[in-house]
Amino acid sequence: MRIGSGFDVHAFGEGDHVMLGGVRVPHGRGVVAHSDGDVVIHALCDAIFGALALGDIGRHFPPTDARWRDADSRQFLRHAAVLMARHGYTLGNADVTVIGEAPKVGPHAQAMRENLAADLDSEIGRISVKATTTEKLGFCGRGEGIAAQACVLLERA
Ligand SMILES: Nc1ccn([C@@H]2O[C@H](COP(=O)(O)O)[C@@H](O)[C@H]2O)c(=O)n1
Ligand SMILES: C[C@@]1(CO)OP(=O)(O)OP(=O)(O)OC[C@H]1O
Repeated sequence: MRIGSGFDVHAFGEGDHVMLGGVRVPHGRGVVAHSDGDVVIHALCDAIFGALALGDIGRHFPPTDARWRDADSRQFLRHAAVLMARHGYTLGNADVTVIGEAPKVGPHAQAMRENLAADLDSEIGRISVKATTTEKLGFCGRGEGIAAQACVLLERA
């Protein structure tokens, strides 16, 4: 078994939605990012790369590479799934927490879990997406950005 953790933050900027777990969530702001700025998927990718001791998302998809400009982050997750399988592992479970006052994640959590399960070739029951505010404290609390943290357990295939 292998365990991994990931964390990602993006600042809010211009726009009218935020991508979270591959779901387009309406919001009064967008995020500033090279890709689509999906903090759920970026944190989850980093957890998987960490569990495999394969570095981080920036090593696999450099933010200096024009190929990843405005990229759909689900392709990053599918690549992490390929590496996981290639190294002889399957997903035991994943637990993701979105940190921010808004947008509210609850109404979209099921759709996010479905996307993540599909991209990881896993079962929805192995994937958790939840959220918390920071009680208006800090940069998330002031609505300056959004964060996510993820933990994964990988099992031998
Ligand atoms: N972006 C968010 C933040 C929170 N939630 C839901 O609200 C509950 C209460 O949050 P607290 O930080 O006050 O504990 C939380 O447990 C989530 O169910 C959310 O959906 N989206
Ligand atoms: C995802 C990548 C892709 O170029 O860029 P960003 O969308 O800016 O996201 P970040 O979480 O900063 O991770 C770095 C990059 O790998």
